[in-house]
Amino acid sequence: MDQFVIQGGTTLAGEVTISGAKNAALPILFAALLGEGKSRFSNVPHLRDIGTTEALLKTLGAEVEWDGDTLEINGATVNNVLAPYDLVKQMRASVLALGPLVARFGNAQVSLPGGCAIGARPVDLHISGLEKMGATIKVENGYIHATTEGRLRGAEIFMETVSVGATENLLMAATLADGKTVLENAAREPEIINLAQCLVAMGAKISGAGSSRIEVEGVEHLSGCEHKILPDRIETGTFLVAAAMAKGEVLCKNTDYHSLEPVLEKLRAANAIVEVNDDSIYVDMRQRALKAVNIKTMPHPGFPTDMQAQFTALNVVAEGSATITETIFENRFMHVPELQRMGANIRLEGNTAICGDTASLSGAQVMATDLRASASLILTGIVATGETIVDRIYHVDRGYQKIEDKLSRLGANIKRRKT
Ligand SMILES: CC(=O)N[C@H]1[C@@H](OP(=O)(O)OP(=O)(O)OC[C@H]2O[C@@H](n3ccc(=O)[nH]c3=O)[C@H](O)[C@@H]2O)O[C@H](CO)[C@@H](O)[C@@H]1O
Ligand SMILES: C=C(OP(=O)(O)O)C(=O)O
Repeated sequence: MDQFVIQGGTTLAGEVTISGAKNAALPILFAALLGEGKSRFSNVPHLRDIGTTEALLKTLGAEVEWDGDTLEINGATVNNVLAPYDLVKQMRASVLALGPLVARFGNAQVSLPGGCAIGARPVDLHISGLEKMGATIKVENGYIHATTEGRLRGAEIFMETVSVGATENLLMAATLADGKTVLENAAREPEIINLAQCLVAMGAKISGAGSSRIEVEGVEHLSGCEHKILPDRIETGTFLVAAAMAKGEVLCKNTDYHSLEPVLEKLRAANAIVEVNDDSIYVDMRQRALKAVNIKTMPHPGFPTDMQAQFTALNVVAEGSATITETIFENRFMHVPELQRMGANIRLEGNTAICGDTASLSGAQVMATDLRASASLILTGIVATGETIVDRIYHVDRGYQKIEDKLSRLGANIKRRKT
């Protein structure tokens, strides 16, 4: 298992190129299962989760070919509808195969993804939405078995919780349903808009993506398409926070500030200079006092839960006290005990972390428990004194493309070590 070894106390300065978004690429690669031809996706990040998706698509019969950051997927060769546990357990987003498979083939068997470190993460909304569209669903032996006689039927679906994954699964399924589907209380994330743009390029009829009401007029067939994955707003936010914590200055290139407004607002409140351009964001924290900021996670356009751990780390380094309240996942504070091991003054009360002034941070051996928790430990290691060792960095590799190379180029002293 690989580790990161970080010698702390460096600042960060320079430019970093942001990769394509994991959370847009995953649903979009599964959308290729809907098309009866070849789809070409550009700006695809090189990540462990993308490798897992590639393996799953190949298991389902799709031909998959890389050319740099472009991935070509042939939906015409798909001939299997079973997504096995061995692959699904590695990545929860595998459940996004369910909607496309049942919509196109009338049959899908997808392993239940199970819980993960940040929470139970049920898929009841995915299942009940497909049932409203006429699918018969049985959950047996750890698998979701979905079947339908003929095509799925358009339906009015109200999702009682705002769910990114359920919105994506049902949106994909609705594109091939017979008639009109309305998704109410839909998630409004930029990644949903990017998915809808891809589906429209395949021939789908969709309006309202990015709002809480999405309408889909089903069509009989979808083709392949050409589509670009949008930049990763969470990777961008992670580098901006890293620069602020290290009192440096960093330009994030190939990104989009529109999707990051709630994060940029909090960075400004933390006293950072933030400048935005068409496709870049610059943060400058040199000779400035970093101030702790209150955060409450919410569905988009609120503050993203995927930036919560990084801002917890920022508050540890900042002056003053502030609270971080997590409202999306019930167990997303696994980084807190690890940060405490480095000297962080944080107290947990229910779903709130209370961050006080921290006297000093010293390097320690810490354990990554999930993707964003790992990022917060790396960022803290960069500003702590001495050596930090971050264990179980396979979590980081799920969602950050070569984070150690990108941080090293900015001046961090971080190395990957095989153990
Ligand atoms: C691959 C991907 O895009 N992952 C993102 C996606 O995860 P994911 O799509 O899994 O997250 P959801 O938006 O579905 O989860 C939001 C909340 O809804 C609950 N829920 C969800 C589905 C369901 O059927 N029933 C139910 O109760 C979840 O337990 C959670 O409490 O959105 C999350 C919330 O922004 C992000 O943190 C993840 O990075
Ligand atoms: C929680 C995350 O991802 P996933 O839904 O893939 O676990 C994340 O990207 O922070």
